[in-house]
Amino acid sequence: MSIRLTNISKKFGQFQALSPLNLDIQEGEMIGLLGPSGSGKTTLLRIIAGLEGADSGHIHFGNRDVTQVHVRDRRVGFVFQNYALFRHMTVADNVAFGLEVIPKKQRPSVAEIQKRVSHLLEMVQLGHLAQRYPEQLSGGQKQRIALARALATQPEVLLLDEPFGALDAKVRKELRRWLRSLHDELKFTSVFVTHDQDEALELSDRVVVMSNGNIEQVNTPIELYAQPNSRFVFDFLGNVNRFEASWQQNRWTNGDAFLVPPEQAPLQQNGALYVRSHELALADKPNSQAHIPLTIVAITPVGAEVRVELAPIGWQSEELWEATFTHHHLQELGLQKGSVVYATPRTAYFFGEQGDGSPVRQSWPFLPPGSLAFDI
Ligand SMILES: Nc1ncnc2c1ncn2[C@@H]1O[C@H](COP(=O)(O)OP(=O)(O)OP(=O)(O)O)[C@@H](O)[C@H]1O
Repeated sequence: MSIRLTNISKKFGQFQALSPLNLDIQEGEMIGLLGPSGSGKTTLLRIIAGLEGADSGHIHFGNRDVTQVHVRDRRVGFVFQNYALFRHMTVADNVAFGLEVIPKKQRPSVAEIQKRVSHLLEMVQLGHLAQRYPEQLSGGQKQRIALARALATQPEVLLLDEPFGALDAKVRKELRRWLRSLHDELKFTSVFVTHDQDEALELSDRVVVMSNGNIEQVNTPIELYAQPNSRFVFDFLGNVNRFEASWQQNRWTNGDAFLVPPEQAPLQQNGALYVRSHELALADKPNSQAHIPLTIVAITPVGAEVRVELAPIGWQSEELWEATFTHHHLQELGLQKGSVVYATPRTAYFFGEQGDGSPVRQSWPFLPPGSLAFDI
């Protein structure tokens, strides 16, 4: 089922929780609503569900205008962060609940309900727990039961609000993969809310980035990562170093540090350069393109990579800088806590003071031979 939102807005009292926004979701798509706390994700999800009314605009499910349709007639399944299972009912009864409350005329027979429940429990791989009560389940198991329950009425739209928010990292990851495969198998349309960028990038066909009740950007995870269209999206996706610069003597300057642009013409202005942590080379001396001195303050293994934290020397940055390397590279480089190094970006995104808010990608393809003490 495709979903079309046209000109949807919402105020709570004087507070504009959603500015008028448009969004088209294709049939069978999995959409992640990503944004900081208070950006309007849950409000948008509740409006799609029919749990909240919009102040303006229209919602279509396929060709059907459901703007005025009651939540129970929209045929959507929900999953919330806090499981919301009925404590006094067994797992099987919880899953059957949505079917038991269908008006008698349309309700499947008792035998059919039993068949569907056991099929759903098999699907979520918890058939052996059918007679248990929610308090006898782990968090991950509860959430799978909540999913089975949401799917019992065979909704064409599944809405999930921070479904894995309360679970530990390992279980989260497992459930994400499992939700994605269930989605692909059953081909429903899913919209889920998260403030976790990894979760959004891993699960979604497209990510909707929100801030202050606005949609900032909608794109596939790969495109979103490659082409963030604003400082907000860049900051929110994380792992980025910022060089706030003023244009002086034909280069971007910050205190004692400077960076020479690879192409000068349109960018001779103040602005900010955003450099991802894996796009930084470190050397024991500066070169003609970059003079960005830093002290290594920490070296931390993070899974397959090593994160090097760097403090500026003689220039300003609100946050420490970070560079990432493989373990192998780090060994080759011989970097040590306390050493002074010089950073050179390979790629940076420039947000000019006079620009339209979108970045210009800069690459430094050529570094003079010998300018880097270690090749990366
Ligand atoms: N019923 C309500 N009455 C008044 N204000 C509300 C109501 N519901 C939400 N808001 C406000 O609207 C804004 C958006 O809330 P919403 O829950 O949609 O944000 P969110 O992005 O889902 O945040 P979180 O990640 O913290 O859940 C917030 O500032 C919130 O305080």
